[in-house]
Amino acid sequence: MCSDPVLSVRDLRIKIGQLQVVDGLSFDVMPGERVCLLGASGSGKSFTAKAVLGLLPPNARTQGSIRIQGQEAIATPATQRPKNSRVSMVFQDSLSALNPLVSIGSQLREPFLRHHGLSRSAANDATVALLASLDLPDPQRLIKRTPAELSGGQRQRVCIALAMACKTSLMVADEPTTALDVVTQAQVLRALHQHTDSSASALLFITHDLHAAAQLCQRAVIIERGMMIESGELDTLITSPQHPFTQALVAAAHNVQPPEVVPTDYLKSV
Ligand SMILES: Nc1ncnc2c1ncn2[C@@H]1O[C@H](COP(=O)(O)OP(=O)(O)OP(=O)(O)O)[C@@H](O)[C@H]1O
Repeated sequence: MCSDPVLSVRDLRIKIGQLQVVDGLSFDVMPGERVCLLGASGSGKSFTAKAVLGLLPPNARTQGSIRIQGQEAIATPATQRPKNSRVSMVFQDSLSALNPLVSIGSQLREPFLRHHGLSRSAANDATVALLASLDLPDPQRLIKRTPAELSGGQRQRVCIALAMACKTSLMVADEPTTALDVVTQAQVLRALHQHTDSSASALLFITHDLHAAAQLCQRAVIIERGMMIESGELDTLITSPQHPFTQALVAAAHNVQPPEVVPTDYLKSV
């Protein structure tokens, strides 16, 4: 059975002043699919993510179409979007994504109370269960802490939990593993994988890291200077890259030893 895309981007163009940062980008993300937007630094990945999220700066001028669950969203900022076209997000900097003064529990209970109408005690149970599902140790104690009292990897998984609690059909994760060490990266990629496997949510993963993309995503859209240069199944792109940029990316990745697979039991213990 063929379903409609959760996200459909058509001929997206974004201009900041005189600079064309995205230049005619088109791609789809299907329900439950994990797609990465892969490109070098400055290729326009973050502006594309911001446009999908409805978080572009006021000086950005856009053209084209961004349909989320079939609804046109390109001109609608995040706060004004209807419930079914909201997108959850995970950013690189987990410290600034969370309120530093409010406990993890209070921040995570919020979507359950506000959006899903749960009682306080049911919201608390849902919060603890969510943190446990992401292999965070001792969630009952964790919810009493503030963000600064957590490690970077724990904090990023809390951000993923927060995005999961919003129960949207699409999550955008913009370089969520870039600032993390290899073990912590593996935990975060596993959490994102788990999220899409256990819910109907699709994922748009923004990265310049082919190893991370290959561990998580089924399909890739490769961009250069705001334009799509190649797209397809990641396995195929890695085994027979067509565009010189993709070939260089794959060659560079072969020269870097991929991180060794970290045993699951060890990941659960940290
Ligand atoms: N506030 C800004 N005003 C004008 N141009 C900007 C601004 N921020 C970024 N740019 C430019 O826009 C282009 C695209 O930036 P963008 O952040 O989308 O790239 P990116 O692919 O996400 O890069 P990175 O991986 O380094 O985050 C770059 O050429 C960048 O220099």
